[in-house]
Amino acid sequence: MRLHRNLVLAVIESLSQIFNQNKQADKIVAITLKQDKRWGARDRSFVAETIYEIVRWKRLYAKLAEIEIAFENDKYSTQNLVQLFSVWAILNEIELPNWEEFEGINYDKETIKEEYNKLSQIRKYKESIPDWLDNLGKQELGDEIWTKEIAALNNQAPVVLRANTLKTSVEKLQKQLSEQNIETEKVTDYLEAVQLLKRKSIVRNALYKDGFFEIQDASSQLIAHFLDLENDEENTSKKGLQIIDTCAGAGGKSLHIASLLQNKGQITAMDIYENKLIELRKRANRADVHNIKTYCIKRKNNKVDNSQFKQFYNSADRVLIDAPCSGLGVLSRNPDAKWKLNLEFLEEIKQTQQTVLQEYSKMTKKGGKLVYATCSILPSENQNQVEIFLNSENGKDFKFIEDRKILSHQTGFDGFYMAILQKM
Ligand SMILES: C[S@@+](CC[C@H](N)C(=O)[O-])C[C@H]1O[C@@H](n2cnc3c(N)ncnc32)[C@H](O)[C@@H]1O
Repeated sequence: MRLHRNLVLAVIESLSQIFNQNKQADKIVAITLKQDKRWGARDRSFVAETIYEIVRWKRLYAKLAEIEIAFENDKYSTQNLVQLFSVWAILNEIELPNWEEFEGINYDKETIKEEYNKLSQIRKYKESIPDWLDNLGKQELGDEIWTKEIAALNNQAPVVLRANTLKTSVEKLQKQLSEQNIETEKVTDYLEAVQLLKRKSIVRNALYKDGFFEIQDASSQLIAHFLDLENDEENTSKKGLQIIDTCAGAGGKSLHIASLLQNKGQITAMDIYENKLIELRKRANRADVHNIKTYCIKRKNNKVDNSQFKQFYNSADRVLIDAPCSGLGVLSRNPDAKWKLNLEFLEEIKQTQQTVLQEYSKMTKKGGKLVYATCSILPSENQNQVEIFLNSENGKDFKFIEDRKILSHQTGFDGFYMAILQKM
């Protein structure tokens, strides 16, 4: 592979913003890709994938580049970033260029490869994770499962689409994509999922812009089905099912629920951020979804005022709490989270998880069902939260029905958790 200077410099500049200015990798990648209109698909994919690879393997590459001090201080000079890039290139059998930026870089390829093999015996280096995360994963999941899971979470995530059954079917979507030479396969046991055979950015595709599909990991597509929308007497009532998606964000799950309900019933999509709900409404428009109304949760000094929720108490046949979480189950698509997360944040988010469970469960009506979900693999964010809730005053009216712990090394998709409870 021949390296192009403007692409490599774009990668290095992006890494500086992600590492030194604490910017989110996906946002920086999106901005960088807009930088030069002349870049073709291959250039764009080189830039995006190289950035993500170096983010993913930051600790390992820093060790191999002998710049651990930069890793410890979390500060990278341009020279350090060129060094990380050089290690990436050597491990990918790519010749280092003789541009001025690479002057003085004289790593011995064989030494780097030997060192790489040695470090592959030590999990925190092999999987390129901070010490605290390695300890936590081991403590929560046990050594054996953690070893397999973190390895799976370091794989590149497959691109999975969800066919919008309000506008198309899985088979029709596959045909429509195939006409554009985009080959796909169905995903067994995931009813609306279509997986691309070859990774490709698809956000600029007309079928996407016209709402024929959403980009949604297969595990995430399990949640709407888990709400048990079909098997219920309420379906026969005139109003249809009343659903509250309490942490709706930009609406991944709400949109899926709407399509399963074929636009019947009513979904109230809530979030604390209006900008996410604006995005949700745009996506709903594209998808021909008409049964979602949004509700922006009011806050004062960053605190949610619970009195606003009284109007929703005991009103919903289904309440979904797709709770804010560490996101450790989606590390394959967001490797940057390894470096941005910390134990303090994790403690805070666990408190929020219990708070939203305590408060939003009150919206479930008698006989109705509550689903608590996260894209985390940690029991402390998942089943332990449900257990704490069930043992609390607000939880005593609920009966546990079942839960599912989705691990990436078992499915090849994101790590997820979902539990369904019924209000008695
Ligand atoms: C896991 S994300 C939701 C993803 C979304 N359901 C989807 O399918 O695309 C969690 C969401 O909870 C929101 N959130 C955080 N704190 C909240 C709170 N106290 N009440 C409601 N939503 C909250 C966040 O803004 C974020 O959008």
